[in-house]
Amino acid sequence: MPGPAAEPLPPASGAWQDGDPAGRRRWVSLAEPLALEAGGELTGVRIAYETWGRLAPDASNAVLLLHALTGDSHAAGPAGPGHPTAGWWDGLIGTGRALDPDRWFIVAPNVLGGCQGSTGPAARRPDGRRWGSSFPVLTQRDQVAAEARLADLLGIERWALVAGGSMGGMRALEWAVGHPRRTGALLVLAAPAAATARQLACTQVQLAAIRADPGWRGGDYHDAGPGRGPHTGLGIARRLAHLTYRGRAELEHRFGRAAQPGEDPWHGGRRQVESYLDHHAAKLVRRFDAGSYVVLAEAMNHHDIGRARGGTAAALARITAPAVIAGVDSDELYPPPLQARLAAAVPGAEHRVIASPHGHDGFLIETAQVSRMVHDLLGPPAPPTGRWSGGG
Ligand SMILES: CC(=O)SCCNC(=O)CCNC(=O)[C@H](O)C(C)(C)COP(=O)(O)OP(=O)(O)OC[C@H]1O[C@@H](n2cnc3c(N)ncnc32)[C@H](O)[C@@H]1OP(=O)(O)O
Ligand SMILES: N[C@@H](CCO)C(=O)O
Repeated sequence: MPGPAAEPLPPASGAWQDGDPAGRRRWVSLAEPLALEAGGELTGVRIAYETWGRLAPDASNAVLLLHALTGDSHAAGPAGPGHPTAGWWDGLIGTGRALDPDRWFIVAPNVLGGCQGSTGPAARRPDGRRWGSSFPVLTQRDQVAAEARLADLLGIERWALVAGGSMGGMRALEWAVGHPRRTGALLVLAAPAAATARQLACTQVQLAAIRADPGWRGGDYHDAGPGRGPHTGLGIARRLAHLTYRGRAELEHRFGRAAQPGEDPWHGGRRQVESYLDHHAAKLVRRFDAGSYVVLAEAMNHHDIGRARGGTAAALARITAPAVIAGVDSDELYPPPLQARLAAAVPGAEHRVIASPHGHDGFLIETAQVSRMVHDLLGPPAPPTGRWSGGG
């Protein structure tokens, strides 16, 4: 029997999405430099975003959705040109769904430091060269500061809801603490108040894999030519990360020790779970930039809601928004006790647990349960009016 079938390498050295042939994504450029928490400033910042629905004349119906580590602005809609994956919260957004564009103006930015249209290491600096290794250290607060500028430019003073999971949940928390008057309601999923030792440890192994790849070239690989980026390192990083995103029992139940059909593990072939991880690694390598992966993972490592705010409890006490803070019962990366402690420190917050066999990724998969949380914060979806055509 044959060994593993190779999945193709990405066409370019950094999977950077600079355009949007489908025409959904828009951009804003920040006129003023962004002062950074770690020092210095970032000039020429561009933030990509997508929207669904129409902004009300009084701007009272705006909802901000914040993606996780390898997400992007494409929160809803099919995959297609410029959109390598289908919408990550498709089940929540649409006519009759919890976030109905007939009623809500939904905004999903690509995070600062990302690679799907916003300024990140693969983007060009004002002098025309790629940022690469010269891209500065970012924190979640810097990313939220850029999102606040986007809100200003869109004419949104206060979000009816700020919601996100994992890295998106960290930024949602930063919004509620740093901009309490601009955060009307808060939904934080599968995220901690501060980076955990397990997160730091898992990330260290992932980033070591990327940096050990000769294709990394110290972070300045973007112009090295097609197929010459640190694809092997990024793929190994994704395999390890994906293991932390899925449930232990789920993997056992789905794959056990079974051989991948058509392959013989006794003669160089793979077992199903190995093939599954290879597939997720290859998919990420085709759509994501390793430089962004490093910058965003390090920003998550710097996450600490209490930093320079008198500690975690003092920071969380600043939150005025009605809040739901939920974890996934099978999440081994950020287990529910972390969210229980977080919710206990947020005035009036409710702690919930999403029931799912899927582990950390449950916040993306269990959209029916997440929808109920959105209902509880925003009210049920209005009866369909047919006003929203799906066009934006
Ligand atoms: C908030 C954010 O924006 S985060 C960004 C979200 N998106 C991502 O993370 C993209 C990566 N994808 C994922 O992590 C997950 O697919 C999720 C969370 C989006 C969805 O999870 P699930 O629906 O449970 O997908 P699952 O983990 O089972 O993977 C399905 C894929 O594995 C493939 N697969 C399953 N078994 C095998 C196997 N034995 N060998 C090879 N591939 C396999 C399937 O064919 C499918 O491929 P496809 O995605 O190319 O269609
Ligand atoms: N699968 C998600 C989970 C990370 O929290 C991602 O890749 O962004």
